[in-house]
Amino acid sequence: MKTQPTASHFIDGQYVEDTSGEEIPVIYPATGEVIATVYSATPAIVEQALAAAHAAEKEWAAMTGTERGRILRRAAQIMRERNHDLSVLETYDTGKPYQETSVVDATSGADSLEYFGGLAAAITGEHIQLGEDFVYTRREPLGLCVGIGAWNYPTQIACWKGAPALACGNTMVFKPSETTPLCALKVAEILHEAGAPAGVYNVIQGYGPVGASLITDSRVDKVSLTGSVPTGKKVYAAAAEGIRHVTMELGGKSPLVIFDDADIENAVSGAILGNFYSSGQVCSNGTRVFVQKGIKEAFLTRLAERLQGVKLGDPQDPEVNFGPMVSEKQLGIVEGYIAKGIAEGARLVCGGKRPDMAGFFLEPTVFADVTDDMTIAREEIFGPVMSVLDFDTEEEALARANDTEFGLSAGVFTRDLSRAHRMAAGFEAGTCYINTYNDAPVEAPFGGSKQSGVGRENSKAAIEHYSQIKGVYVRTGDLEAPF
Ligand SMILES: NC(=O)c1ccc[n+]([C@@H]2O[C@H](COP(=O)([O-])OP(=O)(O)OC[C@H]3O[C@@H](n4cnc5c(N)ncnc54)[C@H](O)[C@@H]3O)[C@@H](O)[C@H]2O)c1
Ligand SMILES: C[N+](C)(C)CCCC=O
Repeated sequence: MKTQPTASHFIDGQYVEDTSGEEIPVIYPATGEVIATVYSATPAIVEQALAAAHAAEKEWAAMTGTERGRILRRAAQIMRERNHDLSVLETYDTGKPYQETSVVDATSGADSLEYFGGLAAAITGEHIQLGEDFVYTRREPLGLCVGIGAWNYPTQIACWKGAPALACGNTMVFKPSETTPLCALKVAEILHEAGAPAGVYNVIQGYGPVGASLITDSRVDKVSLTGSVPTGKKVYAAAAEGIRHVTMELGGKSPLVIFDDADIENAVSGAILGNFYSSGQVCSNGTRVFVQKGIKEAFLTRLAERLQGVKLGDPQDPEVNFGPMVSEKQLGIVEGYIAKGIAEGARLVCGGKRPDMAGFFLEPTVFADVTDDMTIAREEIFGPVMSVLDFDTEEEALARANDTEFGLSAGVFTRDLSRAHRMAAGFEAGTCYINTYNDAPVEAPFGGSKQSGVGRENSKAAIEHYSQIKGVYVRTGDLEAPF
């Protein structure tokens, strides 16, 4: 497959190149080879993208929701038809196994385009009768939205931001992560092919400073970031300067609580899905696995057995189910945490090493006897490292689960459904799971509380974050005044 894109940026309905920007090498994580080169947006490219998105605002907002929705649904159909090629590209961009990308990434992007395409015509205001008078509300677009993406789900993030933004009548300039710049260009190309007018959805490349330069432009009305908490703090502060709307999809250190009455096979599946999918590079992962003392050793034994099923290798091979870290840098960060876990006294149950192969691979790693104060139990690692902690009572598990500045996700495995719902109500997290983990259907809201985020993606809730209400008071009779 040709991995070098036609050009670095997609602006105003066409590919645009400017090689005077900083070079961004695109590295295939499974081999360490450079598979493409793109160039960071220069100030002239940033200006071109913002001007195009600004100019497209009126025409796009004036279209009916049905017309906008039709375009989004057409784009969804094209994505599904090209799922294989898009999945291969996603695997080159991220290193995630084709076995995953072929069922998750373009598929999830298409779901988003289809869902918000379907909803577009139903984005309406309301009528409020006040005696003879009445108020009606108009749900209006915000205007020009900036999307900034992380590297773990490049297609999904480009769509999860673009689909609701466009459905509401906004335009977008999207900056993917510099680590995975390829997939968002395909999203822009497909939207344009489906009929989105030029300038409605633009993609420009760049490192952090390019993202920062977008946020402070006076034409920008909203910023939606998917990234780490430290970046979120900077972006939120910069957006606040201009009182811009924000959505913040940030990091986590989520708890997964397994009670001794749980179906152990399902609980092990949940822990695997919540720690090792995408080689652990998932924001919502339940990396603090609290297991009730009575079943701790049985859980660890079964987990170790199930991990025998891990198949590392060429991620393009459909039989391979575990890929490399996205980059050498990320590999180094995760190895640093493993060393800290060992140094602080956690018991290494399995993994912890780089296998003898090219690329940025790391074995799935499980630590037991982890305590709440250890670094590996407090900080987001963003790699395949599971920390198993133990507990005695429900009250203790809930208090310890919530003892974190993060609040993205939380999960519980138990056969006692009253307890499951009590736990879900008590978790300080935006997305909770009962007897499952990491499902993220477009129909359900996704996002974090506490430092993990502001706003929600997916579901009808996303409409609230890409539109604003205008109230219009209408008097039907004469108007009295004091003089
Ligand atoms: N909550 C979610 O939905 C979600 C989903 C995926 C990833 N994440 C989080 O993302 C992180 C991993 O991704 P990452 O390493 O790409 O994150 P990151 O914060 O380093 O970068 C995210 C994006 O922000 C840009 N950026 C960096 N500095 C900026 C600045 N000052 N102004 C504007 N933009 C700037 C980067 O270029 C990149 O595109 C993890 O913390 C993970 O939990 C969250
Ligand atoms: C669909 N997942 C796997 C829950 C990923 C959501 C985005 C977080 O990284």
